[in-house]
Amino acid sequence: MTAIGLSDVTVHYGRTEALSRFSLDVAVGETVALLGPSGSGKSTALKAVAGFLRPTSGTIRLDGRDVTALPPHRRGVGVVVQQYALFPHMKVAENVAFGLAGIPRAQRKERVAEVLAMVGMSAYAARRPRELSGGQQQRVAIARALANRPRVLLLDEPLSALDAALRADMLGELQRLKRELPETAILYVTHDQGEALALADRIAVMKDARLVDEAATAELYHRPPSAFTASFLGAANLIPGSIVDGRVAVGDGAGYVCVRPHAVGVAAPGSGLAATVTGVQWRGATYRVTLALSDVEAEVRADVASLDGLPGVGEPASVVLPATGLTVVPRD
Ligand SMILES: Nc1ncnc2c1ncn2[C@@H]1O[C@H](COP(=O)(O)OP(=O)(O)OP(=O)(O)O)[C@@H](O)[C@H]1O
Repeated sequence: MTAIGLSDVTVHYGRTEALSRFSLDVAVGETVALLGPSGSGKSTALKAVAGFLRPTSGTIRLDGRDVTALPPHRRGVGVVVQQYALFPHMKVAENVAFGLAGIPRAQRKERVAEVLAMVGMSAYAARRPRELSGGQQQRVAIARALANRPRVLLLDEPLSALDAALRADMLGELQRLKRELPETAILYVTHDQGEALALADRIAVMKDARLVDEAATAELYHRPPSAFTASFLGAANLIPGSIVDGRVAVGDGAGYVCVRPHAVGVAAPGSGLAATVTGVQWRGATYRVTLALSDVEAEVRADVASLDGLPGVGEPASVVLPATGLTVVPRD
């Protein structure tokens, strides 16, 4: 069953087309990440679902009901944006209770306690936002969005204001929350591929106001349909060529052979594609070796566990591609 449906939605800001005939469905209980570079229209799509803006054309449905003309407060969705936007003069509990005006007092208290527990903030109910860390404020914002028990949760870059360590913690929290809310559909806007891979069941990649590609998360990562998605969804080597009889024919055809750095091997000359080592970077758990292919203009990155026995920078080497798991994407 479809919880969120956008069909053919176009949004203009003045003469700027920020969203162009965008269609996407999110099923009940499903998490879909909208992933794309800055300005690609992700937030615009989310705002259209939230009701913060009115599309020029197209239809938005929630649980099958056309809500295109409804104001935000009548859509029954929970929204969390980048800057937590808590009311500074209200205590945490009051902030969370804010959207529960129509509910009897006793029940309201219970609901606030329930969602604060859910985000691990029960002990902070009497504090004011300024007495909380950024991560704690964001937890409160999430609790507030959950207070009405929405069937749809819209998260717009909820972790981007946090530092890296806190972001990793909160990502774990969101994964747990998702397990606790198996019926809730989540639309998650991010430009961070790591967040999308960790949280989303499905990813919709956007570019220039349009949907570029959309598929189950692992499918999109392992078999990206386009060079843009391959590169945006993590480091990808794009080697001009094709696959003929299961072997890579470099320089052949109109596509790129796409392979992730962790799947590429490096060896002494003579056992793979001829190349020269152009750089080595230690990354802690692995080394990233960059190589220039000899037969075609392309740089290849390989992540290897050890440099033992491998050619050094400036020396000839071989790039060893895996026998399986290679995909070919069209050149953009
Ligand atoms: N209020 C506005 N008025 C005019 N143009 C806007 C407005 N908001 C966004 N835009 C433009 O619409 C386009 C899409 O913006 P949007 O915020 O949806 O992108 P985004 O993918 O969410 O980007 P980011 O990751 O930077 O938040 C951009 O070209 C942007 O400059």
